[in-house]
Amino acid sequence: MGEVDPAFIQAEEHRPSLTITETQGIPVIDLAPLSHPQNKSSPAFSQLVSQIGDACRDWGFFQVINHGVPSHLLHRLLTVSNEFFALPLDEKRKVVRDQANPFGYYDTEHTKNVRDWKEVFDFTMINPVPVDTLLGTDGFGELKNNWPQHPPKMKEVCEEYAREVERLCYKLLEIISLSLGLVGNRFDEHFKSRTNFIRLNHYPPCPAPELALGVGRHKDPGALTVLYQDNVSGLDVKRKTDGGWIRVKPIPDSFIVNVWSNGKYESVEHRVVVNSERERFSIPFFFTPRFDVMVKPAEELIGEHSHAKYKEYSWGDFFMSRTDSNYKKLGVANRQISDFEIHV
Ligand SMILES: O=C(O)CCC(=O)C(=O)O
Ligand SMILES: [Fe+2]
Repeated sequence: MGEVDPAFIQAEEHRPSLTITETQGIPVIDLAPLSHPQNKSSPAFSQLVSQIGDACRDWGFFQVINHGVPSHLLHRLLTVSNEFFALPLDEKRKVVRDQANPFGYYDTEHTKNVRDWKEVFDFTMINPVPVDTLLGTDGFGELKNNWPQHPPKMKEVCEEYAREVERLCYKLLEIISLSLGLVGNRFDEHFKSRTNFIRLNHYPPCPAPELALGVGRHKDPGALTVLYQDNVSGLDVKRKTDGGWIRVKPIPDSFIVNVWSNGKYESVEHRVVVNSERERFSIPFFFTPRFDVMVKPAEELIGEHSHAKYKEYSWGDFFMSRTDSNYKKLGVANRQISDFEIHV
């Protein structure tokens, strides 16, 4: 096992193959038609709706280009992320996230009880989060961002980035609603209080990349994840057709989008593979509802041939319990969407 702590070692069946070939497999979608909102009745717009619908159904993942988020902002964000993670550990620990407040720096995250080879910095858009909107989460303190002093521009750049990506999320949400045959603004009100959270991920080089993972296999919890990654590959996505892992080839300045809706558009399992030479940075934006929203399928999607596949749950409760490190101490995996599945 060499220098790697056993806490990081994956069970044999979950270890990555390091020889997997990079593939452009997941669909690449050009969002240029969205930069002209007056053209919503144009053939290009309808084509975009059906392309995104197909990608959600067949893959659950797609990459977007011409998304409107300025590339200079993406580069500034990568720079501050790089500078922050390069600080000495005791500096980073000054803004450490804890059980009462899940925002800040963290380097001991576990996925399904195995430690991830990564360090993260989490922040949210609404600051502080109104605790009275948290159902069933007594005992948590005020939830607010924990900004470091260095790099000095980190807060400003992160906040600007979050606003830009949120705008993109609303556009994607509209298209996804349309592709489900619903009205474009069907879900907007559920997202109004901006509990979205954004994570800076840093995967240092790993001496045993065949044994550990940057993030173990998981599905994202939010409605949408918009992920930015640098040019070092590592994201593996599970192909729906045969369950095989495919490595996503980074496209400069693009985003990867991951969607979830009552199993029709499934949040597909993915993981992150690390390597022994190069560090890797990625930045997922988790587009999430208000904490008091009860998550359940839109009534319009439920009918004789399509029953609800999940029991309803409160987003706030789900979010806080997923970040609760007690799961690790209790030796059970943290909460997953599948816990709410209805088996018929
Ligand atoms: O680093 C990546 O490419 C993906 C990270 C991820 O899946 C996550 O943070 O949920
Ligand atoms: Fe993820």
